[in-house]
Amino acid sequence: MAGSWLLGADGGTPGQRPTAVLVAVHQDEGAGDSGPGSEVSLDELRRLADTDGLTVAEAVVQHRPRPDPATFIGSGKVDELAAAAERVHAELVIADGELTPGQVRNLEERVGVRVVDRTALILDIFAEHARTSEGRVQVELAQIAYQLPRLRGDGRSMSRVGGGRMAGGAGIGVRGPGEMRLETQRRTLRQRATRLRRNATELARRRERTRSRRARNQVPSVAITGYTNAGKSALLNRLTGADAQVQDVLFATLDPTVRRISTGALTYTVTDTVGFVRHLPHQLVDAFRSTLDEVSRSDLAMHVVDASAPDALDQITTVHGVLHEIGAGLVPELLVLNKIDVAPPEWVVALCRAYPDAVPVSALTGAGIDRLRAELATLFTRR
Ligand SMILES: Nc1nc2c(ncn2[C@@H]2O[C@H](COP(=O)(O)OP(=O)(O)OP(=O)(O)O)[C@@H](O)[C@H]2O)c(=O)[nH]1
Ligand SMILES: [Mg+2]
Repeated sequence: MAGSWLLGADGGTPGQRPTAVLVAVHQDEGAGDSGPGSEVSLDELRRLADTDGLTVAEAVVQHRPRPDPATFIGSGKVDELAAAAERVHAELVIADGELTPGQVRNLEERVGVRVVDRTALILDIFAEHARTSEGRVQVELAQIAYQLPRLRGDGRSMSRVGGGRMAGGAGIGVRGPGEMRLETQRRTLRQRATRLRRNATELARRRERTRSRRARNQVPSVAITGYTNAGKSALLNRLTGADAQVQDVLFATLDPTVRRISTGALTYTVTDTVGFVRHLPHQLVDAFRSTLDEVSRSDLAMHVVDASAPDALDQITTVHGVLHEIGAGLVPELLVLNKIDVAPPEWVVALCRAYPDAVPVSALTGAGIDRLRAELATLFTRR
């Protein structure tokens, strides 16, 4: 079920895509800016909402130096948001940014529908896409980390969790006056997190054993990394004939898929990994650390870039930022410019100028793949 964590057990009409209104504060109108509160970021929020099975009916944008501490957007603009939400019968408002618990409460009071932020949306998509036990455990840990400081004691925040995918069903049946209930909710969630963490450690250890077996066999490893939807899984499939899931949605892949490539005397493994995005919630980075370790411990990071994305350069910067954050900043990198079959040629030229060692390819048509294979072979035989 799409968006179940966001809408809760009671929310949404079955079989219908819930309608959402986006709200953003644009802090500067500088051209080409793609930071928080920009047009690029808002477009991406639209795609995230779409990936999560929501229909975006409208977006309310306010230009102001910084978000309002109480209501995110200014008071007059809140009325406009409420009117928009009513007009399109929205079930959800999604803010492009991270909201404080107070901002959520105030906005919900005045707009009259559930209000969530970008982080909650990304967590929801991850929950929907997690396939393996390890992925599920990691997502739930991230959800708990997000929920804990946002509990309200009125059971609302919990009912969303209880009705959604969090297997613990923590808030169900919790009764009592606010404060006490809040304390009970906190304790239940913390206990659940402890159990999950133990579980995650065990699952990571299991994966570690497989990895060290590979390492003992002296097989070099390539980790495919890059922005979400860049074509990482498509490239893995093209290179190895694997059947990793390729989808035009964000965060289709959450769990590492490992494949082996043998060309002549050379054998190496290629691992497909979770994609990155602007403002990747830190709760997710923490929870997915062991998965992301696949990148930091590989011999080569093959960084796939969607050359047809207008903000490709910013996406590269975002990916470098996350790689640095997870301790993979020093892993040798091979930049691969993907989707050259649809990218305007002058964009590919500009990217090649910025990154002269990059290899242009199309995972779809197979263009440039032979050169990529040769490049990988050279890199590994030189070692
Ligand atoms: N035109 C074109 N489309 C491509 C190419 N490579 C991938 N795609 C499309 O881009 C979309 C995303 O591809 P994926 O391989 O799922 O991307 P990913 O990087 O694994 O994405 P996540 O796992 O969601 O982070 C799909 O619709 C693919 O068909 C390419 O070379 N050319
Ligand atoms: Mg993928």
